[in-house]
Amino acid sequence: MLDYQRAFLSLAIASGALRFGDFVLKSGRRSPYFFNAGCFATGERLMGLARAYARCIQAAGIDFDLLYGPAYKGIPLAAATALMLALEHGRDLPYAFNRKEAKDHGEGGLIVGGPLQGRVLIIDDVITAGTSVRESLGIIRAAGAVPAGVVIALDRQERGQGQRSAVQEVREDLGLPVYPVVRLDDLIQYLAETTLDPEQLAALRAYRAQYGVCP
Ligand SMILES: O=P(O)(O)OC[C@H]1O[C@H](OP(=O)(O)OP(=O)(O)O)[C@H](O)[C@@H]1O
Ligand SMILES: O=C(O)c1cc(=O)[nH]c(=O)[nH]1
Repeated sequence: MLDYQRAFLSLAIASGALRFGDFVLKSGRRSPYFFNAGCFATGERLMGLARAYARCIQAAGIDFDLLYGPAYKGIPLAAATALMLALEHGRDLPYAFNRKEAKDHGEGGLIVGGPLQGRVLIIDDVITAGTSVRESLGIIRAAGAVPAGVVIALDRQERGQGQRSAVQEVREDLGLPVYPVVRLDDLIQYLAETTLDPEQLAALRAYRAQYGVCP
């Protein structure tokens, strides 16, 4: 695991974005952990989160022309990541986001920010069923731009309806690379190195064994 991934996990736990206990997911599964990106809700936390996204982008060597954040949670992510790429990596790139409802007055339209053109990197918090990614692809392609990939904070590495995860489906069926800042495997490794709670770790391993996919 890389330093920025450890820093992200430490921040996610400290800010309550990663919690451990008993949670019911959208799928109905009971999970021993839950990730809520809405908890990065202060300037410092957002800065830490944006730093993790920017480092993930740099580490993966992704070539792109514009960051795109799907409404709503993707909006601050795209803005903060653009800021961090300029601040810490000398990459001054445009960003854009969509409105959920088109504006019919003033400048009007659906897209705010830089023009949707060239290779577009989608920035979001999580992929659950892949609906948001599919919607973003439609918007990007309709504008004549080319999707370059998706960056997310956490890949839970668990099966969807079939044997594959939603992340694997996006990669294989949509042909789109997905770059997670961390995966469940990283979280398990991090907890194995830092946690004083063996039960918590055992619960995550058992969950991975029951619902997980191969990497
Ligand atoms: O892979 P999916 O099944 O689409 O789920 C993931 C999406 O769901 C959430 O957004 P949501 O559409 O709920 O909107 P929000 O950002 O306004 O919360 C999340 O921020 C992702 O964009
Ligand atoms: O599967 C979900 O519903 C889900 C899991 C998770 O960790 N975070 C989240 O926002 N949704």
